[in-house]
Amino acid sequence: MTFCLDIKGAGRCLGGREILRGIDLTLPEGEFLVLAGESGSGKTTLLRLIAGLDRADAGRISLNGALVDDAGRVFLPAEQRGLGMVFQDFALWPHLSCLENVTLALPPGTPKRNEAAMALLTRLRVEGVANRRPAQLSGGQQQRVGIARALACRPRLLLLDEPFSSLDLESRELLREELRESVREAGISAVLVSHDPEDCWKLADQVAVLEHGVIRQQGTPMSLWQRPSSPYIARFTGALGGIRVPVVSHGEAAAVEIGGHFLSPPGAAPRGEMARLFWRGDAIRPTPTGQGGIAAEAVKVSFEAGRFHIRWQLAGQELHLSGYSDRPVQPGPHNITVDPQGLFWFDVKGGCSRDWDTDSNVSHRCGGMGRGLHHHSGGGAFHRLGKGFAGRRRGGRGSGHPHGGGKFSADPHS
Ligand SMILES: Nc1ncnc2c1ncn2[C@@H]1O[C@H](COP(=O)(O)OP(=O)(O)OP(=O)(O)O)[C@@H](O)[C@H]1O
Repeated sequence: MTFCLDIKGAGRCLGGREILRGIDLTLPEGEFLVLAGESGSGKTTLLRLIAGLDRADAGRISLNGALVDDAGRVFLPAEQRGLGMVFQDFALWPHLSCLENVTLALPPGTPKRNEAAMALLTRLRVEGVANRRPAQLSGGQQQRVGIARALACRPRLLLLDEPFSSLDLESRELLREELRESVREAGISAVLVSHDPEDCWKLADQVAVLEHGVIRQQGTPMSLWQRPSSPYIARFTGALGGIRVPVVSHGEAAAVEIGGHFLSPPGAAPRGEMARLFWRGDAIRPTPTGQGGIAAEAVKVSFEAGRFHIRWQLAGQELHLSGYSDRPVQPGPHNITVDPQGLFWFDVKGGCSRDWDTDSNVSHRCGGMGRGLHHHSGGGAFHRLGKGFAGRRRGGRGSGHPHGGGKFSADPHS
């Protein structure tokens, strides 16, 4: 398979801190990759390495089979990489019209340059402002012209850094569609940096999620939704919860106890006495007949975009859960079902979500030699991540699990 982008072991230190480490990322030709991750996770830094606006300290980067950066000997600068870029700091030429901005980007020798540029502006629905200067356009129009200009140089790979961030919801939706269609028609690949889950659902063939400078998970949007590998990714893909629950033994399996039912979420069990539990909103529902299931009281019911969001207080258990219902639910006692397939659990300390991982802001010092790292905290995120992965590979349910009687802790988000 030909990869338009192939990154192996890339790392980057900035200001004495290791911002990216061990980045492995491949993108097949013609695919759209959304690079997601919370603020400060290193998305822009990685995009700048791909673009050739910055150099890697470790690893190798190849574009369309050609090595462009090997953290030493080889470095092809941005202008020689043949990429299309829509970066916030790559503004349009202010003294030129939109048409001239796009015409200038066309490869030398392009016949009928004005017509070719006009066709791109029409594709992005900004042909009506072709003769205006950028300052006379709205933010959304400028972004459209920026994308037209990036496509004009006929790149095989288009790089975009949060191109929709300044747009309102409707313009964002429209431009997403235009971008997706333009990229597909041109038959090129794209890498788009975002922390908006909508970009993942609506644009991505592949999603790579950065957490604290490492790629935590890469896959199709559906695979991330089905099996998020961290609390951040669970939340990013729309899971509810994030509460701490005790892990208990149930026969051979490790489980969580919900209303007297022992439920084992898919995947390896967390290693500690407590787990961080998330769930899909559809996994927790009132029982269809009102009979059976788990006794719970609906303590808050709110209407949310065509369905009802319900906060449940379990009878006799200090536990709040929340879920959805298609039909209205009266506050008060009910019975609910919980589908274990819609639950996800994680190590309490192994995840990297800023919301609840109190020691996730441990910084990494750059080592003086290549990729050698000196972590000034033995309990730092690097060690926890490493242990987390190893634990998941090794750990089966009930494998030496210290099952304990910790307490549930309420989560303001659930
Ligand atoms: N030139 C620099 N010198 C020192 N630190 C830097 C430099 N550039 C970025 N950083 C740091 O690197 C980390 C990652 O920054 P980056 O801009 O790549 O994150 P990001 O995921 O794109 O964030 P956001 O979503 O907020 O744009 C941040 O902690 C940032 O402060």
